[in-house]
Amino acid sequence: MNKKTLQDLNVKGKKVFCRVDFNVPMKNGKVTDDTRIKAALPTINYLTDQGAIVILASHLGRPKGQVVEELRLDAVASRLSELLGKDIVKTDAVYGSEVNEAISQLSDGDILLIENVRFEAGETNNDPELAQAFADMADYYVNDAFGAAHRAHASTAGVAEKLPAAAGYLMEKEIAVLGKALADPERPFTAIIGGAKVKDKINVIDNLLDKVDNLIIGGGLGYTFIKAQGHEIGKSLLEEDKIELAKEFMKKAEEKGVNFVLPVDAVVADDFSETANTKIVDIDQIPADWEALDIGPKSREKYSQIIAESKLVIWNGPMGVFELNAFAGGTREVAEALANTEAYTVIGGGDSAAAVEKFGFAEDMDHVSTGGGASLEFMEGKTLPGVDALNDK
Ligand SMILES: Nc1ncnc2c1ncn2[C@@H]1O[C@H](COP(=O)(O)OP(=O)(O)OP(=O)(O)O)[C@@H](O)[C@H]1O
Ligand SMILES: O=C(O)[C@H](O)COP(=O)(O)O
Repeated sequence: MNKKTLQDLNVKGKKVFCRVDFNVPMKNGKVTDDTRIKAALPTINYLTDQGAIVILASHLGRPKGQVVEELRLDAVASRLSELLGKDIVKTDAVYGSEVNEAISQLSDGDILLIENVRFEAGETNNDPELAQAFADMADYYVNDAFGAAHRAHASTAGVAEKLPAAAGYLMEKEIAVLGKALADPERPFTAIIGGAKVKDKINVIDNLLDKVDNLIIGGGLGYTFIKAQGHEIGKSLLEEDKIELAKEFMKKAEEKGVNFVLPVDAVVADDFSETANTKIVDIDQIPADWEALDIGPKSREKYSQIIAESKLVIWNGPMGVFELNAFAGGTREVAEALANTEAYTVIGGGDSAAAVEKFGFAEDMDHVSTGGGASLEFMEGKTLPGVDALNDK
């Protein structure tokens, strides 16, 4: 990465405004998955060890410029404090006199977390005045919020223009791993793309077809490709307006010599429910009134074989409706194959990260991205505004 990093800043005795992505799942006022908080600890610990005064900022959910009580960051502050093993200060305001007063009380090595930045409408509008209010709090800006790096907001992009701005460790690592994978991959390089819709994965499929040796398709989006091959898919997910595009992708794969891999069988159900009747059928035998909700055993074996023979695998999107046990098998087997392969394995965030966590394989992966949308946009080859705004080396 050609951007400044923590090593380029001398933060001792300085105030650092550090954007993190603490947009974590919550239930009944408690953090239910603290992965993103843990992932920011190396940067926070480095800054405090160096004797900086650390002002942390994050969004939580999409409160749309208003105060939403359930989206306050108090529970996040408690969890962070537990993980750090020390007290931190949390303000109820995003900026203004309460925050200034709190900052004035801090000593070197102290940490303050301001309130959910999206309580201010200026955050998502990238309002220069809000960006200036953030900049006025500190001497330096550090962005460690890879998960929000695809957003050009006041705390991810605007503020970076007003202070010396560098990437944190998590940001640096995410960009290094994903960047190396796409620019200089070990081969065979395999990408596995799943999830619900073709429309959400158009750009990523298009970009990856220029880079990979094998492109494996699973999940709901696969059935538009099966339809494009001329098979009937019953009530399975279909995007009628993407059939031509699916054909173009398969043609592009052939031209590029990419092994384009579609499911050869499926688990079909007579209802979208845990208690539905199910059966396994070959992909050209999906009954008219049934819906394919997972890849079948022959597909799982084929995918696992390709994964075993790869040197690098990137995975984004589940192979079936993994939230329901009856249709989780394909996603679980792909996760297991990734856990067992010698290949370098990269999980592209979002649902795939949730799936490897759910099935207990997260520790076996080489890199589980903390970004859902951000890693997808990176894999599409897009520039991330939160990275772009940082100072060049
Ligand atoms: N065959 C299928 N039929 C219907 N839904 C499916 C099928 N396969 C997967 N899904 C659903 O697709 C959803 C995930 O799709 P999505 O496109 O959001 O994936 P993702 O890109 O991993 O998510 P994220 O945006 O969080 O990274 C899951 O909720 C899953 O249940
Ligand atoms: O969870 C995420 O993907 C990031 O925190 C970004 O959240 P957003 O999609 O609400 O901008």
